[in-house]
Amino acid sequence: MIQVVAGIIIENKTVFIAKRKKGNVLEGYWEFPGGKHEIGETLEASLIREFEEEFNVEIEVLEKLHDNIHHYPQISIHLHSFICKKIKGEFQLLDHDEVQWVNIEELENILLAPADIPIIEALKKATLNK
Ligand SMILES: Nc1nc2c([nH]c(=O)n2[C@@H]2O[C@H](COP(=O)(O)OP(=O)(O)OP(=O)(O)O)[C@@H](O)[C@H]2O)c(=O)[nH]1
Repeated sequence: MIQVVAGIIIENKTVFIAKRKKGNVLEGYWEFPGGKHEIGETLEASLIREFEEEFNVEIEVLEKLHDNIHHYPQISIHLHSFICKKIKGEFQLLDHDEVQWVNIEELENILLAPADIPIIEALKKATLNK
């Protein structure tokens, strides 16, 4: 089982998602950016590092949103998602094919990585009264 972190950034009621690059596992699927947790790092530090590596932005990790385990045919992942905020820089496309901001209600019409599906419900609940 690998530990994976994913960051949810919400601005103007839309959420930031990125399309996995051709040649990567789950090519063409959209994801909440992040990556593998590395030993010796906190989950939050992994997420901050991934956003810097993949988009050249600095984020602040605000709160845990959800965590779930998903079994892919080749690998099982424990996915930890966090609500984050961009605090510095403009998103640069360094490791994805595309990015977009989508309304939370529209997320279910997007081809998201299968492990990310439970995050949609958690996100809807978390933002219901905001
Ligand atoms: N970053 C990210 N990975 C996800 C999500 N959902 C999901 O199933 N994954 C899976 O989690 C695993 C790790 O993600 P990754 O490939 O982005 O990790 P990484 O940036 O550290 O990869 P690297 O080994 O190429 O440096 C992959 O198998 C990926 O398919 C998601 O929302 N965000």
